[in-house]
Amino acid sequence: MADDSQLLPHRNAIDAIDQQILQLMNQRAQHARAIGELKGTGVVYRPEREAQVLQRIKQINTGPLPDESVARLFREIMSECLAVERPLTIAYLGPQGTFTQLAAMKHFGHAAHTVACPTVDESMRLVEARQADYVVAPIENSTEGSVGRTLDLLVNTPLKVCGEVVLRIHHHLLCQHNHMNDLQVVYAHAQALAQCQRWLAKNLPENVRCVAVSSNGEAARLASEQSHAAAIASQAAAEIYQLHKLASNIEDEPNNTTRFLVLGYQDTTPSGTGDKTSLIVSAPNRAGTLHRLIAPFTQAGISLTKFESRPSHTGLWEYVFFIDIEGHHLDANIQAALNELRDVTGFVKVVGSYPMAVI
Ligand SMILES: O=C(O)C(=O)C[C@]1(C(=O)O)C=C[C@@H](O)C=C1
Repeated sequence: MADDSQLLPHRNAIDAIDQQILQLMNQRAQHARAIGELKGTGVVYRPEREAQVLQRIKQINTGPLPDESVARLFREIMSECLAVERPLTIAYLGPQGTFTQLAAMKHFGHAAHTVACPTVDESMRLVEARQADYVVAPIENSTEGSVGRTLDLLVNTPLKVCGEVVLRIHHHLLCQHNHMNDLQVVYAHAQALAQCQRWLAKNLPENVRCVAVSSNGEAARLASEQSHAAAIASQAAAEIYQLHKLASNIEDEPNNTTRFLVLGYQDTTPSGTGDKTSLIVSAPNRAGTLHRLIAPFTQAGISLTKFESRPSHTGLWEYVFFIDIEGHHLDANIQAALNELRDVTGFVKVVGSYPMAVI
């Protein structure tokens, strides 16, 4: 084993490097402050610039630190620099410890202030009422599909999508005790129950009930108050509510991933790093409708990354379509496709163009 005298030269070098990193981070923050003054009362958060910074860092990284790690570090540096300009408030489906809160931290970093809301509706309303700057809302899960309530809320909101977050979801079974004896009920969000259904069917004692609640954070909070209850929730929730892990990674699909949208009163300019545009389209219920909706994109060579229909809530068997395409709505080929689409459909809403998730 190395003795401390062998470590010393490296530790001295690290001390000197840390001093440089510190000075450089503060210099960076001074530039951010100057940028903030130039922006005045305008929008400080610039998702397209953040995507450029993170993508560039990954591209120029020569290691040995992995690209993902350096991107995460710079995510936090930018978060602190942005807070020097003006701290942001992010609304999310709470309480603390939900995957939505984790997604908000992943996207905005730890300098952002997060505000827990009881429902996704309430989190959107907070931003619509300008009581928070942005909202992060779950939109789809790789195992369970779309989050219908979020899609419905997109139809009427004046907010624009300005970012996306992709989060790997690991579910754990959490409880006050380190055994399943006397377990009567498992609380979880309906999506989590669905994502773990095979594991639950195989491993839960027969008399244990599964009860859907408003969020996984709420499930963990309930389990921390009820000694016969367990929750399906995140590692973060286990720590916040001081629960034991009865079983880890109980999601049925090994790649279980959720995509979240970031919304605010903001249009995002093209990033050059790869943008996406989310659209909502309604069309009369006639033969050939689907073909007419898709044809303008196919002809312009635009990729569709999502196509989903939902009841319109305005007439029986009437639908709205949620379409995500690659590219920015200001791109010439997308503008042309949208104009064509407007000729064949009753309603086209551009919910926003935004950089694809970089980290
Ligand atoms: O470039 C800007 O507009 C900045 O405000 C600087 C900065 C950064 O730290 O790099 C900070 C916040 C923005 O969201 C984007 C980038």
